[in-house]
Amino acid sequence: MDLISIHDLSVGQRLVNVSLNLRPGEMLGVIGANGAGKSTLLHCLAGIQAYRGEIRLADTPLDTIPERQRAQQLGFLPQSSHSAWALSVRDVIALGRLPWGDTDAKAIAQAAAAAQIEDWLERQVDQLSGGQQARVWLARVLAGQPRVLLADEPVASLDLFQQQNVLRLLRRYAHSGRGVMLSIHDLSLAARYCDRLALLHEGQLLALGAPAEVLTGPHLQQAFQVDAHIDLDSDPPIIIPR
Ligand SMILES: Nc1ncnc2c1ncn2[C@@H]1O[C@H](COP(=O)(O)OP(=O)(O)OP(=O)(O)O)[C@@H](O)[C@H]1O
Repeated sequence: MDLISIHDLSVGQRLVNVSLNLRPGEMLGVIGANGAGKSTLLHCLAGIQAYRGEIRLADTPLDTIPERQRAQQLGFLPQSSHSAWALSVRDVIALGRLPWGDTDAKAIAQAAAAAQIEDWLERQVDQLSGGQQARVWLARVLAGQPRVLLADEPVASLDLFQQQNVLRLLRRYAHSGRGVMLSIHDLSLAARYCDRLALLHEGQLLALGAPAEVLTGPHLQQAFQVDAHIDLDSDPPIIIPR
């Protein structure tokens, strides 16, 4: 059974009749041009955007699941997160336990280790760099140990080394029997780390499938208006505009 199944999802003209699924153990990349609808899709799943159509978590309609239970099952990492308070890194990670109503020290320690931020636990989050903070907010979501992790451009502010670390971490998380759905602009990284890709274009699903099925010249031409050099057989895969 799919972890998430989406049927005819619409949000005005921002998303139009989108149907797709997330399988257990899968890392699904959502790609598309600026304004294509990637964040809107993730916001619907995260419960912060009203929609028409149906979203099911396993076999239960999402809008019938009590909020707290939904927060236990679906963890959401927004595109950018800020703290208005001078919280410690440990406090921010502990926020990930709110849906469970505990401060499970083991879950917090595991999340900090996975995001490689154990050394900063007592530091103030607002005194970290943007990319460092991004990993703290990722650890917050990991601490909740959700069945489905939703991440909106989780590597956008990261350096090359951390992009790889975070994508490997998310893939391990997905492959442990949970699921990850993330939006991502770097198509080479998407091809390398995602099991399947969903390509959105002007709010519609243009293609869904393995990277080789989705990252074709005609699809990229239509979605991004670029003629791309695509070599998915090279290691790592190469996708660059000509
Ligand atoms: N709160 C909102 N109210 C109305 N329209 C919105 C709102 N947020 C976004 N939009 C519009 O919805 C469309 C899809 O936006 P969305 O943020 O989902 O795109 P995206 O694919 O995530 O883009 P990007 O790659 O730039 O982050 C855009 O045309 C945008 O202008």
